[in-house]
Amino acid sequence: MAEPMLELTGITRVYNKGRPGEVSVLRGVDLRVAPGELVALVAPSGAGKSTLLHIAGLLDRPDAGRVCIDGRDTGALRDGARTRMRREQVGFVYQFHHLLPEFSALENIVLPQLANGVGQAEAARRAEDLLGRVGLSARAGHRPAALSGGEQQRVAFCRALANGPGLLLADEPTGNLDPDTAETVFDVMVAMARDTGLAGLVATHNPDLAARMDRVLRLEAGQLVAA
Ligand SMILES: Nc1ncnc2c1ncn2[C@@H]1O[C@H](COP(=O)(O)OP(=O)(O)OP(=O)(O)O)[C@@H](O)[C@H]1O
Repeated sequence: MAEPMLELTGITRVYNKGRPGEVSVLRGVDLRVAPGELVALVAPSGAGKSTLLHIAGLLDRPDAGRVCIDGRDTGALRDGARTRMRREQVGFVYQFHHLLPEFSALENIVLPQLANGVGQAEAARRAEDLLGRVGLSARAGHRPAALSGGEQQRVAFCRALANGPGLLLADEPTGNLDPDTAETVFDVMVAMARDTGLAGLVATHNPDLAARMDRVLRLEAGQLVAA
């Protein structure tokens, strides 16, 4: 396998450790995702998908184990470097789009780039390019409330890809959409990921959509097994 974009080794996570309600959610998760590889993550509700995605995306820390992104061991990074790595290398998409309601589709894709030091003109060019690739050029000036659910999620993908990350993490990205729209949005996501050589870890309850990924893994009793 090529040098993995994401490598998790022996990840464990316990909530409420040593207190009442202690729950051991991840019990030694190992995973390697290569650049350009898309992995589906399936699991029943409460199995720990969000916990795993948050740890992989540097939003949470494991109790034990190692998270490497693009060959770098993130455990050794100070907070500032960790935040920078997350902003530059990780794109997140959630079940609900979390777009900023008072900004247009275009502005929602521009803002994370400005936060990363990209100039306004360059950020707008990139946002327009991304919107074109998901078929939403004509909607660039619309606020989220004026977009359909599927359009909102396509904008959310563009925002996730705005800073050219190497890793896409998606938590039920089409879970809130009707089946036909979910399929269309999923196809757009897969095409964009393939285009850009992204590594992707995508949690989904939908077996048909999971089957479009290169591999399907199941989170079971705190460990990943082939589905
Ligand atoms: N901050 C927390 N404190 C205590 N327990 C937590 C915390 N976050 C999550 N849990 C528990 O850990 C388990 C895994 O939660 P997680 O959100 O990762 O599951 P999930 O597979 O993403 O579920 P869903 O599909 O319902 O979102 C659940 O039993 C949950 O109640």
